Amino acid sequence: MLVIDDLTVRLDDWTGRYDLTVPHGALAAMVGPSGGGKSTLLHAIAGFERPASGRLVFDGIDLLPLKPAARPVAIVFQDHNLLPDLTALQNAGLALSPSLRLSASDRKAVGAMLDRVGLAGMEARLPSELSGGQRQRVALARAMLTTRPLLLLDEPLTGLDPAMRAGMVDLIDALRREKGLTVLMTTHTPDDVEGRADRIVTVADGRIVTP
Ligand SMILES: Nc1ncnc2c1ncn2[C@@H]1O[C@H](COP(=O)(O)OP(=O)(O)OP(=O)(O)O)[C@@H](O)[C@H]1O
Repeated sequence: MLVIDDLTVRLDDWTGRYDLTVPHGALAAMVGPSGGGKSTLLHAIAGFERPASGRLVFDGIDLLPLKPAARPVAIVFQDHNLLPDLTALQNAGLALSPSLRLSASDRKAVGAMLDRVGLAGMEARLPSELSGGQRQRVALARAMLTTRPLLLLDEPLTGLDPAMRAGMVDLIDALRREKGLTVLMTTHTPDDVEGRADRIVTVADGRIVTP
């Protein structure tokens, strides 16, 4: 279970104060107006924003004292964060070896994950040779290879056409069930997760507005 209890994040003159619980293994989605505070919450959970106060606990572990790398959290950023000079295989492989010294079994694992996200045969392509949806899948593959149990996805559906959005939701849902992940994602298109997400909450003015 992810427990966010009165978690207060200050960015200059903007303040977010969040309360949310997500059961273990659930898929939760945040919707709401641009600038409402969705990404800021994901960044705080991942450890890239330091909250001023409050509680942040995942499966009994207090996350606040932990550095980002020590948290049981994988995050896919809005801009995918792919390195332009690395191939799909290398970008995904960064999850296993930041220095890209991939063993034969590492390469096999990365290749298998790229297959899993529908990128078989595209291992050698650079990000510039992939579509937006394919780049999103490389970033998702990298997050999945870290095998961290809490997966945060910032706008994984943005820039995709309706069929690709449905495919991405299917993929996220399948990986979540297979690996027992707890997933918290943001989206501008709540219809895409309706019926799939266990919980959809609205974030506005730095607050979670539970429907
Ligand atoms: N570094 C910063 N310094 C000051 N204010 C910031 C900073 N980063 C974000 N903000 C403000 O914090 C608020 C929340 O931004 P956030 O990116 O979390 O919103 P969001 O709901 O994810 O928006 P979007 O849907 O457009 O991605 C916004 O009003 C934004 O202007």
